[in-house]
Amino acid sequence: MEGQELLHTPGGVRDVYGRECARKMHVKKEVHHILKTHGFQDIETPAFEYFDIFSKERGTVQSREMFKFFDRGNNTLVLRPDVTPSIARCVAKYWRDETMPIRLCYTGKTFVNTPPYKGKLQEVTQVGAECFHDDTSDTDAEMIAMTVECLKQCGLKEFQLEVGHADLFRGLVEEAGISQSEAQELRELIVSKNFFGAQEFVGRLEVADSLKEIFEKLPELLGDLTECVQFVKERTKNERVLQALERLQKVEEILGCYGCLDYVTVDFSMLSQYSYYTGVIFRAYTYGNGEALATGGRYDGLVQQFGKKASAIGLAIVIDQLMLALTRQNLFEDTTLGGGILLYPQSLRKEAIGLAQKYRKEGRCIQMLRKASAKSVEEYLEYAKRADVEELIYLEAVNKVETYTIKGNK
Ligand SMILES: N[C@@H](Cc1c[nH]c[nH+]1)C(=O)O
Repeated sequence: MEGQELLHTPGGVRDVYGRECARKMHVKKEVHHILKTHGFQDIETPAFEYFDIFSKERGTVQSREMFKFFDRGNNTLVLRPDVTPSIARCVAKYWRDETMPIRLCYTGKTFVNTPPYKGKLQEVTQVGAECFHDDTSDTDAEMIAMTVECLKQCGLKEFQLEVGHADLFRGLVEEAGISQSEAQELRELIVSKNFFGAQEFVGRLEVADSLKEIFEKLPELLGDLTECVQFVKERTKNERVLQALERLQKVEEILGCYGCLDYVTVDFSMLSQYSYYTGVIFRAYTYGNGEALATGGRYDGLVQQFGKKASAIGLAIVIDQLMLALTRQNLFEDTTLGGGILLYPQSLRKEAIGLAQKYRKEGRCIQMLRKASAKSVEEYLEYAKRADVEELIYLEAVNKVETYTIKGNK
């Protein structure tokens, strides 16, 4: 590759720079702040791990959607497609004997090798939180409320958090007694929102009419939890399903205490994206974005796969999707990149350095710039505008400073 060719990035990844990058850093900081205020401690895990951490049994992304490569010893490595299994691994390793709650949060990239025609980002920044050893409905609700708070903190106003339960579909399939492959087929129809296809499929099965009614009604079982629960309860005795319903009702009651019910809707047709989910699951959406801005759920069986029994629930805010939403909905303030340029002639270098140090101590961001005698101040003002700073401070003579405020360009 040479010349112009070298300027391209592969499909699915992109450069983020300038004001967009400043905004992204800000959004990450705001989300992280909310997690910290809820008692989550930072953790960092590697960007790549052994394939086994994410293999099929863990129930995360499918193998063909992972970026795989080999180390010198010929072990298969993968760029992490998901952070949750890595955190579960850490809990099993570093908190082996702890039985009380562990709260961890992280910021990192995940890599998913989706087919290019889908036009999806293959490298995504997530800020997430995971809570272990707390299987209460209080924590289910807290994670949902915290997701709402993260999105609000970043300035998003209109969004909905859809809440479901992994055991609804599992319990219904269990009761229907259908084969794994049939269940998978039905799952795919529902995931792709092909409810007509799903109805047809269920119609052909030899299962009780009441169960067929539930499957048929699935796309409409959203919004009013009490009504949805009643409809399902009248048609099944499956213990898994009944317990899931009870849990959702509890969680809704607690969400009322957080005062965030306006942002929450139940959706019984919501299926767990990853098979490690065992309980409450949720995803946040806003208008104009097809993809979820946040995802999360309870996964009480995953840590055990790494050798320690621990309940767990977590969430991830998908920063790139949140950025897209905030941009499309025009919710970023008209800001500059910030900071200032201190322009000085060579003869005043010493004074300029002293001045810059003083400003920085005061918390200001100062870029030093020695003035070329052939260049006019106007040229530097033009540059300051391009560089998107807030001010140009010109040290004209000893103790003589002229400050120009730079108007932000959108
Ligand atoms: N790791 C999940 C989100 C999550 C965090 N904890 C539990 N679920 C995801 O990437 O979709």
